[in-house]
Amino acid sequence: MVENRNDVSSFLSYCLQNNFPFFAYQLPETGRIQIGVQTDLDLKDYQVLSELDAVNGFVFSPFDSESRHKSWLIRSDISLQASEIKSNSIPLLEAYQLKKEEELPKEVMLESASTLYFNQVTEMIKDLKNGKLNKVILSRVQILEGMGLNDAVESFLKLSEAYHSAFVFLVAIPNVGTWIGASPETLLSSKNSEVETVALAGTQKLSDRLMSQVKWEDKDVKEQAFVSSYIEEVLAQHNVRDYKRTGPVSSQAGNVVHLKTTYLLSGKMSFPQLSSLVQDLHPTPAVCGLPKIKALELIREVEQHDREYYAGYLGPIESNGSISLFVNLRSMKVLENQMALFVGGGITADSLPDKEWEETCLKAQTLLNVIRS
Ligand SMILES: C=C(O[C@@H]1C=C(C(=O)O)C=C[C@H]1O)C(=O)O
Repeated sequence: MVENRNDVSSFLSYCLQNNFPFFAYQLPETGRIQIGVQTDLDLKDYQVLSELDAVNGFVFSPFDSESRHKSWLIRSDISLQASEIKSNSIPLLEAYQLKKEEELPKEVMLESASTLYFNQVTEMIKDLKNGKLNKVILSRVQILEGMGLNDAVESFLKLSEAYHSAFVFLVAIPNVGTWIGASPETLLSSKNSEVETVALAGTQKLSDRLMSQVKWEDKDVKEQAFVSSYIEEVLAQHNVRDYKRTGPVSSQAGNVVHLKTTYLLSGKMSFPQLSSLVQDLHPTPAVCGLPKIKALELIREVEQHDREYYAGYLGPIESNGSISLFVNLRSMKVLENQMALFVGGGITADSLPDKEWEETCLKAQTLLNVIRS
């Protein structure tokens, strides 16, 4: 990064230590970190995105809208680019003294044991073979001990330096959580008159091959096609018929490759239209499954951890109606003395438990390789 890396790091650490709700993110292919800080603790929660028309801020929404976790908006009362931060930027924040909430007991999370994961995959494959559903995503939690809140900013900066094609983020909401990640998956983004969404699924290690040498097995092709057909169905329900579809093509995300179809929708869409698309797209079969309700029920029944905001969506929204929302993937929740990394993968009737496990390890490596470097 830039010459002012230390100043950016101090500024973000100050926000974190002083209980500010804030966000920092780098949109794909921009190489630019944008920061927004809310200067009070009066956070707004929402049920549907359309409630947030004409505001500037950042939304943070859970995987399961029926869970106890709410969807939040962080206002950007102070908005700046990382490149603008100087050694004297902290006084901007010193004017606001946010009340420290009374100390809650320190949260601790448990790692998903590998034996548990193997039992769960096997159970899910049985249901898939019985034809109860076509695809479901099983996730697990990996705990990094010896890392915690003091490492959050440095980990975020390293991810922003390593991954230019991802959506790299650090989000902190007091009493809700602090998350960092590098997501390869757009949920819905709209700028000027271009609206984009993607169908992303299928995973393999890139190793030392060129992207053009990557070949896909039937199982991955099918798995990704479930996501594409779901997106096309949702677009049709919204009467969106005028779009350009590209792919599926191989798309790199760190040390792994996915299959990706991109949908470019022509014509400007209003914020309420975009909101209702988001409402219906999320969660896609890339992180939930197909049919959606059956998959959601199976995930609720089988997974023993709470996904919270993993596989939810997040990103900036602007008062001019622009949104850039991504799926909360390749991410972790940062606790005082732990980081909890969430990883999952699509399971179909053809899945082999060992390969699925390996896939989650590969996905975890995309973060671990960078933050442990
Ligand atoms: C569920 C995750 O990733 C999703 C699942 C994929 C798969 O099943 O192959 C690939 C990309 C993502 O859409 C994750 O990273 O945790």
